[in-house]
Amino acid sequence: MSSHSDANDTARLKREAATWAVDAFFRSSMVVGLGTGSTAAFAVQRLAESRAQGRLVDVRAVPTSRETEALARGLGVPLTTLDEDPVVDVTVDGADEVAPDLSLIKGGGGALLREKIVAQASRRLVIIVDAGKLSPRLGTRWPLPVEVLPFGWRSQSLFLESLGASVAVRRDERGEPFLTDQGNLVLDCDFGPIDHPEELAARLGSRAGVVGHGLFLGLTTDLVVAGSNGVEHRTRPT
Ligand SMILES: O=C[C@H](O)[C@H](O)[C@H](O)COP(=O)(O)O
Repeated sequence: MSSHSDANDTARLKREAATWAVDAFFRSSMVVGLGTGSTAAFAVQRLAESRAQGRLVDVRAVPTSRETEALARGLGVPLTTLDEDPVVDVTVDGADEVAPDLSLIKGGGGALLREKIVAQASRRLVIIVDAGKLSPRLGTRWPLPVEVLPFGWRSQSLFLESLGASVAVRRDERGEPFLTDQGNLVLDCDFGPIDHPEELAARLGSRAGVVGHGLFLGLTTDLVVAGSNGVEHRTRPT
């Protein structure tokens, strides 16, 4: 009973953060980025409502996954691509874990690579979360997703273990290896609290076969957190 009402509370907070962010940051004629996951889905819904009510016109959206593309298309949101619109005005996306400096772990839904490509193409990255995602240090609450090519994946697993991680191959609901939109595997890497995320990101970034990872460092410009005391907006500490 209580876990059901906890889930309802969390969903309500996700919706509040998403609604607040779309109303505060999306403007008519913008190219916007649409994140992936249950929180970002509320932002897609708010964007669709705002268009239907005439508050936002001439907005084009870059989705960060096939899932978000299908949702946005179904709600009649006009879509574009980074090929047509290589600069995105504002992206709104969720996260799995948020540190005090607004660095993130993302990729719980497997969309980390496209999400990071769109985030890096964005003038502004607005992260929307419920307060349960806040963390004193990345890796405290969530393993780090690492996307790897299927070719040679076991050698990547050994490499990640050599960096100190316990590694699990992500599986789908049928128990089969989960495949990303690019057809790659996700290795969920439990490093425990990560002391030096920049160093880890550099090691991962220089390894052939590692296609992406869920450390989003220095990308967030705005954080919108919904908690029991309402919605709070923070900007990146300078
Ligand atoms: O790959 C998925 C994304 O990084 C999501 O934004 C993240 O997992 C948060 O998802 P949710 O809003 O469902 O908690």
